[in-house]
Amino acid sequence: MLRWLTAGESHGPELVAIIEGLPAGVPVSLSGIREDLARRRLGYGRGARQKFEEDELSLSSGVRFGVSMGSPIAIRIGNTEWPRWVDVMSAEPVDLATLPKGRGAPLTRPRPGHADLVGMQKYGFEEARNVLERASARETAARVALGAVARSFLASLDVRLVSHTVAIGTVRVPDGTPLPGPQDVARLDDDLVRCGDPATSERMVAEVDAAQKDGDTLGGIVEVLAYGLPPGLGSYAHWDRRLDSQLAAALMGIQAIKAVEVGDGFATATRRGSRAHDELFASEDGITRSTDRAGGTEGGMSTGSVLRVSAAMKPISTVPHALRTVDVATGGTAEAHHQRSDVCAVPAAGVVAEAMVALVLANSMIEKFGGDSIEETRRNLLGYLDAIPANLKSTRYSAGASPQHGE
Ligand SMILES: Cc1cc2nc3c(=O)[nH]c(=O)nc-3n(C[C@H](O)[C@H](O)[C@H](O)COP(=O)(O)O)c2cc1C
Ligand SMILES: C=C(O[C@@H]1CC(C(=O)O)=C[C@@H](OP(=O)(O)O)[C@H]1O)C(=O)O
Repeated sequence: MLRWLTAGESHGPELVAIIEGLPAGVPVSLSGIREDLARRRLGYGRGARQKFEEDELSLSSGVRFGVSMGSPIAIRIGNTEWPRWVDVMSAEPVDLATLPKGRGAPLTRPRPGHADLVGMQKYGFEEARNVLERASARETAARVALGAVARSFLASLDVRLVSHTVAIGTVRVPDGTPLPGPQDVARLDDDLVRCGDPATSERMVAEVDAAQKDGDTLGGIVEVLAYGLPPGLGSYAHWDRRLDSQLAAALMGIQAIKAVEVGDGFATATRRGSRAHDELFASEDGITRSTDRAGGTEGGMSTGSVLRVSAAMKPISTVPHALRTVDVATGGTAEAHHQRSDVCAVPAAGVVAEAMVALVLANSMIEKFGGDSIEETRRNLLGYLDAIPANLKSTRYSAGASPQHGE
């Protein structure tokens, strides 16, 4: 079993992430993790903080000479903003009267769409600082660092992940657009909004510009694909062992994600059965599916086809054209706190979603194939694939094969 945890506040000294249960021999490098952290910071529409904040990265355990040792891996990401927050976020008691006026002022005007008000009610805080520090999506940097480790493990087993932006606001990639494959990752990362279709990307950028001009914010949809999975990850035997339920929970666990689809998801519900499923055919390479409507899972298990999941993000909650709220210090109507924020963080959310999918898939691989070293895990995987009787074998999508959406 792969276990992982993150800790850290948005304006605290650092984020900390630990992952336990990874076999020995998996390549893990600071530069690899750093690259993923940089991908998360990018994306048209992100706010000022991403421009000046650097992710100060260190690996403090579990890795030697560029490979995992089988022991827990601990990653630290320093917040370069920390020097400005030393007093406001001090772990030691401070004299509140000495805190700086702006950053140190009590946040008594909870922001709609954020955890602020309910967090204050639930934990008994009189202002929102303690809530927003941990509810902030700054924490997703730690998840992306862990996801980079999980992705390297998956790559050692020939599984490759791709994430991309499918929609920003009302601008959406047209139906029938081919799915991006692993060969498209660099091109997607180079695109301003991580969208594979240049014409749609341009319209998305214009949509962000228009929202910013109006003092407004946007959400959208991201999709994650996994190529090279074996059939049989997850299980139909119990609800919490289903791969699709684990993926849904992992994606819903990202700040601001409000819906998850597996394969054609909601569209499937509108189709007749004859147009909703993926028919099976015999081919020279084994049993193959005519379409990929199900998104690579049947009965809560991976089918061996391309895994395809998407997540819908709500618009950024801190709207510059401030939303109405109540000042809990006075009981009067007020405008919600707003200092700075992203206009749209959908491209970054795609990178976070990819990390969460990587962590779920890595856990499923370890559950099924075990292994204390990556060689042992790989041997077990190949042995399992080899042992599937010839009449049951199905094609396994390799990196490079790139099917289209279902219909
Ligand atoms: C990558 C990423 C960046 C985000 N940046 C911001 C931001 O700058 N400002 C903001 O108000 N919300 C931002 N959010 C969203 C908030 O964290 C989120 O709306 C809030 O936690 C409440 O959402 P929830 O109800 O789903 O938890 C971001 C989310 C993600 C995934
Ligand atoms: C710091 C990050 O995102 C932050 C997520 C966030 C929120 O409310 O979720 C609000 C903003 O924080 P601040 O108010 O300090 O500018 C974003 O910058 C990050 O992604 O690294």
